[in-house]
Amino acid sequence: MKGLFIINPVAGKGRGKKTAKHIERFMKEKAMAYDIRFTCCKGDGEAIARDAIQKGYDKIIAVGGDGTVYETANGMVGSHGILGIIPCGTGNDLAKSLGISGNIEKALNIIFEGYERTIDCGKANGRLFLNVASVGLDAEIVKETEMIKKYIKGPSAYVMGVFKTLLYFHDKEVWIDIDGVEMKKNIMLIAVANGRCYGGGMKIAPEARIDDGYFDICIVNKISKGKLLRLFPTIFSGKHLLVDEVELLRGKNIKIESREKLILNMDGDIGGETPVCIEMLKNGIRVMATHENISEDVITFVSK
Ligand SMILES: Nc1ncnc2c1ncn2[C@@H]1O[C@H](COP(=O)(O)OP(=O)(O)OP(=O)(O)O)[C@@H](O)[C@H]1O
Repeated sequence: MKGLFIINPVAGKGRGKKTAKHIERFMKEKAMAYDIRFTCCKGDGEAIARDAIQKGYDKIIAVGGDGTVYETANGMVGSHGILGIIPCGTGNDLAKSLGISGNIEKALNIIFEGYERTIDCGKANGRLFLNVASVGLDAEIVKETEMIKKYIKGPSAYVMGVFKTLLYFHDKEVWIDIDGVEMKKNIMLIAVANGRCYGGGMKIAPEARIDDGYFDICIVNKISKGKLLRLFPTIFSGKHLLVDEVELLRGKNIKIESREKLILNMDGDIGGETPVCIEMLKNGIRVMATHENISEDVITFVSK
């Protein structure tokens, strides 16, 4: 068994870089042989993970936020490697669904203890996502924020992205097919959720389970901007589901088509545009996770 930590030094406003020392100390104490590599730019996590698999590493630990996990997982496609996560980004929404603590020591202990579980993932436009794929308002916010980040760093880029998008955004006409059932809708957003939350703790699909073989699909139908603004904070508690214009459906294979090209957000990254087919990959990836609070049937012990 050979492990590699892929550290995004800029994740969590530099928390990733600081975590490296912590990892080195922990691994030394436990006498575990692991290598470390730092990402240099966007997309590097995927390239490093792919290279690591070719070099025979079978435990690949993404150290960063959801973006780093997304890239690392995509670099591991087609391998039997196990994904580990040390959350040190700003949001870490996938880690929350997996019960992986934001406390670095506790997260490192999960790697050390070596419990493994398989979780589902989604596939769209030839790429994997582990947490949430979406079209509509939030995908537009991801795009705007990426543009603004070229000029402004930090959380203010996201805030500006939200406000700029809200100014011009209007409902989108889409055709959705969920497991063969077709619907035409005017939507503000469609979030296809494997995990429960995204965007730094927004519980878009509070009942979603990462290992049940289904996506929870949250659709926010056409709504006035005033009502949308009032809806936004309720997503943090999951109470948005009580609003009339919000629907929650479940399914495995989702097709979204639209006349206007809509951007696809995949775990906070732009993953192409509509038309898109989103496919459930049951037990699609092996991850190192806590053995607490998960049912015994999904746990297998992996020797260290
Ligand atoms: N050295 C680097 N310099 C600049 N960007 C990088 C570097 N390494 C990786 N990235 C990019 O940084 C982006 C953000 O990373 P990540 O999502 O892990 O952290 P975060 O944004 O702090 O956390 P979260 O997504 O959980 O809120 C990713 O899109 C990744 O491609």
